[in-house]
Amino acid sequence: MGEQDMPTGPAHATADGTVQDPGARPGHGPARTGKRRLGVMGGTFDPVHHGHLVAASEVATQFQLDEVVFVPTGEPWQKSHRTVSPAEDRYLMTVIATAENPQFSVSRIDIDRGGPTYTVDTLRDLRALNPDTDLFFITGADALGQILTWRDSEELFSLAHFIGVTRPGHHLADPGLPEGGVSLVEVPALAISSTDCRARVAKGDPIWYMVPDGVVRYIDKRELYRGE
Ligand SMILES: Nc1ncnc2c1ncn2[C@@H]1O[C@H](COP(=O)(O)OP(=O)(O)OP(=O)(O)O)[C@@H](O)[C@H]1O
Ligand SMILES: O=C(O)c1ccc[n+]([C@@H]2O[C@H](COP(=O)([O-])O)[C@@H](O)[C@H]2O)c1
Repeated sequence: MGEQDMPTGPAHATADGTVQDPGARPGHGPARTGKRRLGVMGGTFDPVHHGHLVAASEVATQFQLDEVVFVPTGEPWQKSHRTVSPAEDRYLMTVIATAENPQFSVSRIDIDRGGPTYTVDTLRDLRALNPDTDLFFITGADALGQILTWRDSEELFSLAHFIGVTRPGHHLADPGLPEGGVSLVEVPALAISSTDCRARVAKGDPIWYMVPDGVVRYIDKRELYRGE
C-alpha cells in the first residue's frame, strides 16, 4: 500500500499503537457460542513477517481461537500499482513461516479462485468449507481503516467478526463499522512491514529476525526482491 504502510513510530507502544476508540467493543469479541472459532489472517504476505505472526498468535490467545488460517491473496487489487511476487512464492513462504505452529494453517482459496481477491469471497468460501464455525477476520490498523472501500463491505460483517490490531505508525480506530462488528485489540508492537523487508533485500541489508529463518532462505534461493 505504499508509504502509509511504512512504520513511522518507534517499535515500542506509542499513542498510535493503543486502542483509541472507546465506542468500539474492547475485550474478546462476541460471547462464545459453542461453535469452533476460526481466525482468518488475510494478507499479501510479500513476504510474510513476524508482525503478521505475532498478531495472529496474540489474537488466537485473547479470543480463544481454535485455529488461525492464513489466506494469501491471489491478486490484491488495491496493490495493483506495484508488482506483487508470484502467488506460489507468497503461498510457500507463508507455509514455511507457519509450519511449526499446530494452531496455524494456510489456505489456497484466494489463489485458486483466480482474479482479484475480495474478502467477501474469502469469507463466503470459508463459511461453506467450515460449517458450525464462527469466523474472526484479523486485520491491522492500516487495513481496517480502508475496509469501507472493500467490495460488498456491508456484507462482510454478517460473515465474520472483525478484529483490528494495533500496528506501529498507524492509528487504530473503528472506521464506522456496524455496532458489534469489530473489536480493537492491542498486540505486541513490531515495526516491520513487507515493504521494508523487500527494500532491505534489494539493498543487500539483512532481514534475519524480521521474518522466520526459513523465509530468509527461501527469498535467497528464489532471488526474490533483488531487482526492486
Ligand atoms: N507489523 C504489523 N503489525 C500488525 N499488523 C500487521 C503488521 N504488518 C502487517 N499487518 C497486517 O497484516 C495484514 C496483511 O498485511 P500485508 O501482507 O499487506 O503486510 P504489509 O507489511 O502491510 O505489506 P506491504 O508493506 O507490502 O503493504 C494486514 O491486515 C496488515 O494490516
Ligand atoms: O475485499 C476487498 O475488496 C479487499 C481490498 C483490499 C484488501 N482486502 C484484504 O485485506 C487483507 C490485507 O490485504 P493487503 O492487501 O493489505 O495484504 C487481505 O486479506 C485482502 O484480501 C480486501
